[in-house]
Amino acid sequence: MTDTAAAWTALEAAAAADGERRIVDLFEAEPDRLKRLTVEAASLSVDLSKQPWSRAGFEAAIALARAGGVEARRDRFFGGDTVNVTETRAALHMALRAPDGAAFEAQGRPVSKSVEGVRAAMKAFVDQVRSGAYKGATGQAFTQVLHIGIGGSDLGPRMVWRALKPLNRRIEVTFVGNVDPSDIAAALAALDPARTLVVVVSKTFTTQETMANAAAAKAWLRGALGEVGDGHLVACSTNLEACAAFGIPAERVFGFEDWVGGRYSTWSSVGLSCAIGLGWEAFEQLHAGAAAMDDHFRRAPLERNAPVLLALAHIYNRNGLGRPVRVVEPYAERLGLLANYLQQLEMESNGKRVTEAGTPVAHATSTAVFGNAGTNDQHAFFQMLHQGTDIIPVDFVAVARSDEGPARQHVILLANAIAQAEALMVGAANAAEPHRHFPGDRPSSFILLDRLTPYALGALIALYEHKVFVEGTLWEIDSFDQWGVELGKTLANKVLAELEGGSAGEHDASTAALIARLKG
Ligand SMILES: O=P(O)(O)OC[C@H]1O[C@H](O)[C@H](O)[C@@H](O)[C@@H]1O
Repeated sequence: MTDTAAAWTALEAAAAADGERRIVDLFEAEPDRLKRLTVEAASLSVDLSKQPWSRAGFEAAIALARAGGVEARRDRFFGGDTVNVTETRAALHMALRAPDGAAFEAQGRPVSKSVEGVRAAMKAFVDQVRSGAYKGATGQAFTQVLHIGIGGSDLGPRMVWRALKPLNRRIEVTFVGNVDPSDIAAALAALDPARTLVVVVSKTFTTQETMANAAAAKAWLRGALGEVGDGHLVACSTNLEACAAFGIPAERVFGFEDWVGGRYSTWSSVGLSCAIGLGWEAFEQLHAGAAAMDDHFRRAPLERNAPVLLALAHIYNRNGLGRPVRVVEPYAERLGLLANYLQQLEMESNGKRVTEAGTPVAHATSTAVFGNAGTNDQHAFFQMLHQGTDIIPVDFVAVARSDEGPARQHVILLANAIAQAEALMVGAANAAEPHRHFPGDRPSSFILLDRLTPYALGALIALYEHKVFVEGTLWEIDSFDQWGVELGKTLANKVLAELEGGSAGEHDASTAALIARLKG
């Protein structure tokens, strides 16, 4: 048996033993537990003491991280090696948020200078748009950005915008992702073309939905402003040729490179709309928080390393205790899209069935992730978390201080977050009335931000990005590809041709009947 296989077996054995204990009892047995399992990283506090691991389980998890080569692969990752093997690419989003003067290399090629070049061009553009120096076709300043993109070109910026928009909003940002025409129709109906900058965001600039929405926005601009309306179009992409073919000249294209994965791209020009809406300073602070988390991930010993520990707690539940679902519940309305964002980050990155080498994985991979914002969900699905037949671990995310609205409401919010985590773990026995019995022993992590600043949000996103990397390393999968989305795209094009009058193709009876029924 290899060292890694032995470490997996040891982790499974430790988890099986811990499954027989109650988490709450571990606090008495392990006086150092809270201290040992709480780490501070890049202004965040991460408390993993309500997770099911005993000291022995924790040590088995750390031993797995060591045997699984997390440190060595982390160094290769930061060194710009080909960690995305199926696409023969590096994955180097950390280079995008490093301070000026860094020296990152992707597959041996220096990249930091060109990153700084794009950043400088973005900053100049952002400042001009915000100051009103950069004007629209009718001579009016832009007051609105329409951000068109989907998947990684949508979820990160949309989440960041919702989280930070109360801070420094001068320019409103509207997001359109879905190809459903009702999405763009509703957006356009509320916008004034003379004052709207349209930012088309697509790594490949070939994504069907984004191209359809971009064409609709271009037609809308032309309809209102004539051909000069094209001057309101800006692109963020790796595909300069396709941008030019669409009619966006190079001086209005903000580029990035193929070593930036879509779901890791908010730090690149994909974040342009947020930078325009929030101001450059906020965008820089978002970067600074992520860079601080990068630094922590790179240097902290495994036992005190927040992304490593978050990943190991997840693996302990997923692989040690067979729990395939997890809830991420921010007690912060502004973080209400965090779970949506993490659905792509975690499930597209780690929802894989074969290893990097192409063999079936030896261990179950990504959990399903869901959640919205607390306290709302306490009045919806939390019943199942407390008394359902499955154990569903929770990541609580809370913000210690807020300056918005009635102060007491924020205290109520925090009280609920703390109480839910406590209730899940401690439970409440009631032998006389089984329906009132709370079994407890349901694990959670508790991530605390001091304030919901750009810096803290940057750190939080990078925490999860690196957690995903650690898990992918231990599961031996490529966390940076997404081949699973390809088949559906190919079939959609085939069906589209048929719906638009093409001859009927080969389909199963159900698919054929649907096509026949919906054919115009
Ligand atoms: O940015 P784009 O090239 O338009 O891609 C948008 C999205 O679509 C793809 O199908 C992938 O599943 C995502 O990873 C990607 O973020």
